[in-house]
This record gives sequence, C-alpha cells and structure tokens, in this order.
Amino acid sequence: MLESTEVLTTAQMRAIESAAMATGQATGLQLMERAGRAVAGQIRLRWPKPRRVTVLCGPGNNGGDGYVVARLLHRAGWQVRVLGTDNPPGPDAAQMKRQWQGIGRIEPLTLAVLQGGAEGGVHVDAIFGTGLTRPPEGEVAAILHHLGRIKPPLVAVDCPSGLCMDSGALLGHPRGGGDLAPHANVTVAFHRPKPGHVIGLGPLLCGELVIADIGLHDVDSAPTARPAVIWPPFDIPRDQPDRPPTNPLLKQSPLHPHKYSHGHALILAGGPARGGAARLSARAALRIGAGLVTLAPPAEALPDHIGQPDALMRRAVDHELQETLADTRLNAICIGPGCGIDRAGALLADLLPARRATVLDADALTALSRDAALTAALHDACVLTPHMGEFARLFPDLAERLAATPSEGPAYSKLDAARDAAARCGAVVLLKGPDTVIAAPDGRARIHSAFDVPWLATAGAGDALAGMITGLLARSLPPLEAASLGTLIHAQAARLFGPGLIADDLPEMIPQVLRALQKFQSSSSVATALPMT
Ligand SMILES: NC(=O)C1=CN([C@@H]2O[C@H](COP(=O)(O)OP(=O)(O)OC[C@H]3O[C@@H](n4cnc5c(N)ncnc54)[C@H](OP(=O)(O)O)[C@@H]3O)[C@@H](O)[C@H]2O)[C@@H](O)CC1
Ligand SMILES: [K+]
Repeated sequence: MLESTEVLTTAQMRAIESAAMATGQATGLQLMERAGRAVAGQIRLRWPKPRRVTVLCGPGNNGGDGYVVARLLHRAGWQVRVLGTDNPPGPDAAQMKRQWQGIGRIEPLTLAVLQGGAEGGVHVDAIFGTGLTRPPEGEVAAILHHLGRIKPPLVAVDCPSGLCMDSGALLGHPRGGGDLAPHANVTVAFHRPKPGHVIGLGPLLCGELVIADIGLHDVDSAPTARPAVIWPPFDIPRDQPDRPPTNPLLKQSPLHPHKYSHGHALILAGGPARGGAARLSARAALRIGAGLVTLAPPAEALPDHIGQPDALMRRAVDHELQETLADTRLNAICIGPGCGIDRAGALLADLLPARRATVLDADALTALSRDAALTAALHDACVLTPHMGEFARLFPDLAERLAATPSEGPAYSKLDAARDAAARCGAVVLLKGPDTVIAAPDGRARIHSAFDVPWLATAGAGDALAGMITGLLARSLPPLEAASLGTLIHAQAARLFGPGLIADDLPEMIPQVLRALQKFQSSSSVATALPMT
C-alpha cells in the first residue's frame, strides 16, 4: 500500500486505475461516479445553499466526471448548466454523458456560449485532467483564458485545465506564466496528489487542494519508479509553551554523553570583511545541536570573528585542509557561504577526497561549476543546496529543459531535474524555492512546500539553511534526512517568526521549532529523522 504522502505521476496513477479495474476491485464507471461524487460533495460543503453552476465538460474522462457532478448537483436542487464537446468520449464518460442528457441539455463548449449565459454562479472545470497531452487550442484555449481573466468561483476536477499534472507547467505557456490561466478556489484530485499539484504553478492555480478517496487503497500498484513524497508527512503544531522546553536533538544519551557524541561541524569561512554568511551558518549549526562548531576563516580574517557567540570555536585555515581534516572528529563540513569562489575551489580539492559529510552552498557551487574534476569528486555524503541560478550553472542542460516552454505532456519538471542532477553527481541535491525538491542519487525525492512563507526569501536565509543541515549531519543524520529536516526546520522557523524576518532570526527560532517537533518523537516518520541519542 502506498504511503499517504506519496506523490504519483500521471502514469503511475493510470497504472493503479488499470490494476483496480483489471483485478475487479472497481469498474471505471464506479471510479468515475466516486470521483464526481467527491467533487459535488466538496462543492456542497463550500456552498451549502443550492445556486447556479456552470459545468464545463471536456472530451475525455475528466469530462465524464463533470457529467456526474452536473447530475448530482441537479439532484441536490442546483440550477445546472452544462457545456460540453460533441466528440464521442470513452465508454464510461459516454455513459455519464447519456445519464446527464436524460436530465438536461448540453450546450457547445465555446466562449460565445459561455459568455451568453447568465453571469455569476460557480464554475466547474472538467475539461482536461491527467489526459492532457498538448496545449489547449481554439475555443477551449479561449475559455481557459477567459476564466483566468474573470476569475469566477471555480472548482477544478483533478486540476485546472491546461496544467500538466506531472510538472506544474502550463502546456504551451512559458514557465512561470499563469496570470491568465484558470485559478481554482479548490481542486479536487483523486487518490494521491500529483507532482503538478505541489510544484511549479500548481500551488498558485489549484487553490485549496483536496485529495479525495475513490477507493483505490487496496490496489497493489507496483509503481514502476519510486514515488516522490511530500515532506514533512505531518503537520507541525506551533510551539507548545506548556511542554517542558527539552530539545529532542539535544536529548542526552544515558551512556556517558559527550560533546563529541553530538558531532563536530566545521564551517569554512572566507576572507576579511565577508564573514557574516559563514557566521550565520555556524550559529544555525550550533542551535540545531551540533556538539561543537568551529568557524574556519583564513588567518588574515580571524580578527573579524571575535565576539559572540562564545560557544563558537575559531581556527585559521588558509589554503589547505589536510592537517585540519586529520582530526576525524570533524564529521560535518559546510563550505560556500561567503567563502569566495577561488578559496572554495582550492579547499574543495582537499575536502572532497576525504569523503566527509559536506554541505556545498553558494561559492562552493560556483567553484564546482567551473571545475569538472571537483564535480567528479562529489560523493554520497555531500549535500548540494543550489537555488535555480546556481543549479543552472551546475547543470545547464537540465536547467535549459526546465526553462523551455513545454509543448507536450508530461513536461519536464523540477522534480525530474533534481532527481536527474542527484543521479548524475552522486550526491543529495536540494533545489531551493517555495517548492523545494530534495533528491537522493538512488531516486528518493521529497517535495517541501513553503509558498506560505514568502518572507523566507531574504538575504542570508540560505546560509542559515546550510548551517542547519551541517549541524544535522554532525548529529549523524544521513544526508537526505539532514537536508529534509533542515529544510523543514528552516521554513518552520520563518513561519513562527512571521513577516519582518531577517536571516539572523532563523537560528534564534530553532529552539522553538524543536520544542514543537518534540510531539513527533513517537511518530515513526520523525523517529527516523530525529537523532534520539
Ligand atoms: N481512469 C479512471 O478510472 C478515472 C479517471 N478519472 C478522471 O479521468 C481523467 C483522465 O481522463 P482521460 O485519460 O480520458 O483524460 P482527460 O484529461 O479527460 O483528457 C483526455 C481527452 O482530451 C483530449 N486532449 C488532450 N489534450 C488535448 C488538447 N490540448 N486539446 C484537445 N483535446 C485534448 C484527448 O484527446 P487525444 O489526445 O486522445 O486526441 C482525450 O480525448 C482524470 O483526470 C480524472 O478526472 C476519474 O474519473 C477517476 C477514475
Ligand atoms: K480539469
């Protein structure tokens, strides 16, 4: 059985539907009836009093769902108008269409007809769902454009039409567009979310996302590829002041606790007057619970780092690292924030062969992009944390595919790009954004949504994130878990702080986030993520 947080591609979803039908678990007609009922139910929940509704039905099974919605709302006393295509749909949709035709008529699905009707009322978009393979054209394109412009109360069946559910891109539109695409108030999707609901334009266009159960749970899907998951697989409560302020990451081992048992993080800093970024990383690594944190600028910049925090150790590291790395207790390294590209490149040449757990951010990523030998030396204890610009420098071909206007579905997605990059470089790749994708070389991938904290896009936030992940690596979390938990704590810190956040606030919010996370110590998904030593 699939985990509830799994994200299925449209191909995987189709495989599950086919398996359900082949094994006699459900007929296509039953699934369509359940899907339509789920949508009608959500509409009636939001608008309990019957009113006017216009249902727009496309040529396939998405349209079939629409005819079910029309019938059920009509039965509930709604004043239903249906616009549909006149093609012969598949047998299930044809059956649902006939049932509707026993109740009411179907007007042509054209812009003129749509505009000719009474204004107002709810609109149901059942034009295209998972079967969208090419950009909408002609009358349908005009209708979608119109809906995007007038923005009526809109309920989308499976997705707003035109959205590629594998990528969150609008077929036929440049990436990042979407101003004139339909914006749903609510999208009712079936069985599991698809990548396009949670990445790209999906969160903007889908509105509230409701995942409806259509009875596919007992179906053995045997997905061909490992599904990505939505991270985290739980809702984090806000801080709970009534709980004792113990920190799960700092919980002491009953057996001879020692600062080294919580790891020793090394933060490599840059030259004079550019140490702020690395100090932010170091502070975050300390706050998240690394046993020891050493900040390592070149000797000439050491005087820049006197002062707080006293818990931070300082040590000069000039051009080479071998002597420093001889101390095997240094088990997690952060390189990049404020480091300088040349210095990062020189240090990486020593660092990567040592195969220590390492976060590569900022200048380290630029250094990598300039030296193929360094990229070839990456290993599976590395975490790369690029934003899209850095990603484009590191993986120009993947970024180019991601930026191209998609002309057919399934379109190349941010999930695909992060996975391809991780497989290519053999390290965990954390591709930042409001829809962060974290991918491991073995195909595991997690999608973390932070569309609700736009104030996290602030100078230095990435440095704090790099420090958090380094601290978690020092606590011996595996790279994918450290990257995932760091991403979650980072966003949650911003969420708790609220607007007005500056990056310096992020490390200071960590204790509060950790207290809230404590609730999940007994939950298996978090137990694997939080080190409980
Ligand atoms: N299967 C199940 O058990 C269940 C499925 N369910 C529902 O089915 C939906 C998937 O149904 P679907 O596969 O029929 O695809 P759908 O999105 O309706 O579109 C396909 C049609 O559109 C056409 N078409 C495509 N692009 C076009 C374009 N640009 N411009 C014009 N035409 C275009 C395409 O034509 P073709 O490409 O074949 O020429 C075809 O005729 C899914 O999202 C969910 O809502 C639920 O009921 C639960 C049970
Ligand atoms: K739709």
